[in-house]
Amino acid sequence: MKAQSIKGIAFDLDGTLIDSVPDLAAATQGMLAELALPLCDEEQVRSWVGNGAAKLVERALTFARGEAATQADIDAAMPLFSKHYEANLQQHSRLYDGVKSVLEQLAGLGYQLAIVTNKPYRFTVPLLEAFGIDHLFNQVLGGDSLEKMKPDPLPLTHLKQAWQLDDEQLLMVGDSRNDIFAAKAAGISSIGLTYGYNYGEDIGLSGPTAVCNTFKEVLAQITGSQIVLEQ
Ligand SMILES: O=C(O)COP(=O)(O)O
Ligand SMILES: [Mg+2]
Repeated sequence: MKAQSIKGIAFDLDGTLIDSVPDLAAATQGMLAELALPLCDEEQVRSWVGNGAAKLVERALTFARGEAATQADIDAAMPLFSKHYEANLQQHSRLYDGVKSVLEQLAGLGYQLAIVTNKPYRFTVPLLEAFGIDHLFNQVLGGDSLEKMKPDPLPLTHLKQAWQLDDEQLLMVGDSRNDIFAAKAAGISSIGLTYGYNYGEDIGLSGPTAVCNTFKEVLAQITGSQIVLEQ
């Protein structure tokens, strides 16, 4: 990764900036309870997050029913999940250590920052606002903002175009193989974080450009000590 050339950084949300599983699990349980289905636990939800809310709902229904959820099941359950999640987006969720200060420092250094999440847009913006970090991002792309979500490269190629950046000028930072595969397919570098949700898999196996164990290490990776931003 050529730290000197980076001008824009795309951040994943769930498992990268925010530990959101406790509220996602509560909403999933609320949905299952209303459907009079067996409840799941938080650990299961942790392994189901990563491909957007509809996929989470599908995985929960498949578990609870003991057979593959149909599209009709998913369509019926989605409004229940959304109702519960929207009512409690940040009851138990928290920013990971160092997130706010590192983002503020990166923004202060002149990097363009974006959110590229698979979480639906309507949940994403209120969550960023609730944690007081919404103003730090020039772009927010939810899982339903474009035709395809990560691991498809579309959100990242869209960003490159919107910001007029070359491949080596955009970096993806995320906790999931979806983030790393999207970055690779978009031809850009990536940092994989070890503390988030990755289906119980080691993020290093997806082949990120660099691996960090804490969010503060991301700042060091990007800025180094001698890096001066090109104007
Ligand atoms: O909503 C999800 O499934 C995951 O969202 P993320 O892309 O921010 O990790
Ligand atoms: Mg994530």
